[in-house]
Amino acid sequence: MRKIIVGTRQSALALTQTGQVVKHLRALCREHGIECEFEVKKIVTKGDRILDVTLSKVGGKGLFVKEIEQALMDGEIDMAVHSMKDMPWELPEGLVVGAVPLREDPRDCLITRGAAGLDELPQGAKVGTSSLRRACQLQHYRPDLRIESIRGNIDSRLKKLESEGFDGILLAAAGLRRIGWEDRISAYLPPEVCIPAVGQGALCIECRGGDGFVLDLLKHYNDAPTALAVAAERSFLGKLNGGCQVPIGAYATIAADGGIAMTGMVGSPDGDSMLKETMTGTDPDKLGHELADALIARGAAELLAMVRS
Ligand SMILES: NCc1[nH]cc(CCC(=O)O)c1CC(=O)O
Repeated sequence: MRKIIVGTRQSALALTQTGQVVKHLRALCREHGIECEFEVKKIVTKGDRILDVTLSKVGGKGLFVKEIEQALMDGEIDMAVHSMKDMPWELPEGLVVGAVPLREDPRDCLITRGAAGLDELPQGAKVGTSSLRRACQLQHYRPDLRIESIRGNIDSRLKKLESEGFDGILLAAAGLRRIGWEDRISAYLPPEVCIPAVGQGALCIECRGGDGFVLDLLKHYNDAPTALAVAAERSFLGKLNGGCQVPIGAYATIAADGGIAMTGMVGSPDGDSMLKETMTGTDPDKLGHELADALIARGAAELLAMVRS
């Protein structure tokens, strides 16, 4: 019987979502009469080792991904479960995205100590985030707020909300919902206020392009609308040559007829500059490039160059 070794980071979120993926895959195997067994293998990534440093200062794409991809290429694991938003827009030779499962809630959310939502935070409140994208959009909406860096996994950030005197912190709703902590969410930020990160809320199941057995199994797990939306968002990111270190966001939705609507944003970390545009299309690569070109025509490349330098 084929044994599939599934590689994952060892954070609480990574282990939980990998457990959920394996549970779904086991059910799909039963349903389709596929015989195999699964084993989970934890892998420490560079991003995990430097979680206490501001990632935007460290630079480099794929900090949470590279060691896991190496294990795939070396045959130590057969499948990897990543958060889509941690994926660089190019995969190494020989590796492919085997499935993009149904997306969790893509929105960012606010966790406060008492305030009902963003509008209820007191004047000058201290809000924690290390994401330049979240900082940009939050400052744009509420210039009075004091944004301060906060690092660590979800669990340690929630502890810091209390211990470091934040009035609120921003996190991806998907992570909290996956680990069953949605009751900590004070308010969801609508895309009109905060465009999510490219791929936020989606998972990426990566495998070797030559592993037909795993590819056949993963086909049953792919969610076509999610894969289409994520493809459009990642095309936008690729054209802007972005990563998680620059204030870029994109959010695509798929209509019943398969049409794609996508809003993209590029801004400055202080929120003073923000370019945002919505476009529709049917081809994800083309739409991503067109949306990026529209923002580049309005000065997006110069904005990003300022952040990178
Ligand atoms: N940047 C880290 C990261 N990568 C993926 C998630 C969880 C959300 C997701 O799967 O999109 C998080 C935490 C967060 O941003 O709050």
